Amino acid sequence: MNAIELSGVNKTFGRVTALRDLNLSVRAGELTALLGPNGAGKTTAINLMLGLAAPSAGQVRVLGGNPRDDVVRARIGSMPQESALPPALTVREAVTLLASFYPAPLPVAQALALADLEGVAHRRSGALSGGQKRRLAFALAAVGNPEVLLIDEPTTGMDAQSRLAFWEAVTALKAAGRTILLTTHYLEEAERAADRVVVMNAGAVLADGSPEALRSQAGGARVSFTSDLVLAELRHLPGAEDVRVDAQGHAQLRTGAPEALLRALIARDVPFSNLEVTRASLEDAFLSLTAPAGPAGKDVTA
Ligand SMILES: Nc1ncnc2c1ncn2[C@@H]1O[C@H](COP(=O)(O)OP(=O)(O)OP(=O)(O)O)[C@@H](O)[C@H]1O
Repeated sequence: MNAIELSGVNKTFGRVTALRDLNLSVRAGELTALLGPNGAGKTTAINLMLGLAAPSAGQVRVLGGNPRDDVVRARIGSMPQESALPPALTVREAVTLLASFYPAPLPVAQALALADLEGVAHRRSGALSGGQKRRLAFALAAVGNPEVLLIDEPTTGMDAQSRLAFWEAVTALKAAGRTILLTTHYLEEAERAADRVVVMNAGAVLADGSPEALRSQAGGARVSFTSDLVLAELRHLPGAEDVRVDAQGHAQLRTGAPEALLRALIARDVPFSNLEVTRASLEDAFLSLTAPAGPAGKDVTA
């Protein structure tokens, strides 16, 4: 069953088209990472799923209903990019207050533990650090025990330990059957945790699949080595993309066919050293998918 379904969705703000013919379905129980460069339309899509705005055209269904309907909205938890937290309430009071709005909330202690907030439960929200505020926003999103959680850039501003705790909590919520869709600019986190990655650009879906599938679709490998070859020569190696070379002759490039490239390099019979070949990451795939120009346009000499 699909927990979220957007079909043929357009959203315009005056002359700006934020979403154009967006089709996206999220299966129940799945952890989906929505990726895309700034302005791709991720927050706009989430706002439609939250029922905060209506599409200009097309249909948005969450849990089989319209998210602008109160009954549906009560089953969705939201962690926006920036939350207006009640500054005078303590963390525990804020979580308790929000829990009181839901028919079957999590116990407050459980929501505090989930967001790793027990140590600051007595502190006023207004006195929290940036990362602690993000953790409180997460507790507020989860305390209603929602079936669907929509989370916009959760780990921005969190330190390494809070990030780990956040991903553990999200993984536990997924194991408990929740559907989770989140946006992030931390691709290595998405790569580790998400079942599925959806890459958006200019208001539409550009790629959609498991992190592994996207890596191999756009992927290949990163190759680096030191030689006397100059940028133009490096760019002529077969399949070379995103070529960079520094003043010491250390070259880095991406290729879909590392074997062919290495054969050509060896055939040139120039000395080279420091050879490294690593598998392309989700970040490489993302950069290759969302690059504004062709691969040649991205070559640089550092
Ligand atoms: N209320 C609004 N009025 C006018 N334009 C808007 C509004 N909301 C969003 N936009 C525009 O729609 C486009 C998509 O914005 P959106 O915030 O959805 O992108 P995003 O992918 O979430 O970006 P980011 O990664 O920077 O958060 C942008 O061009 C943005 O300027």
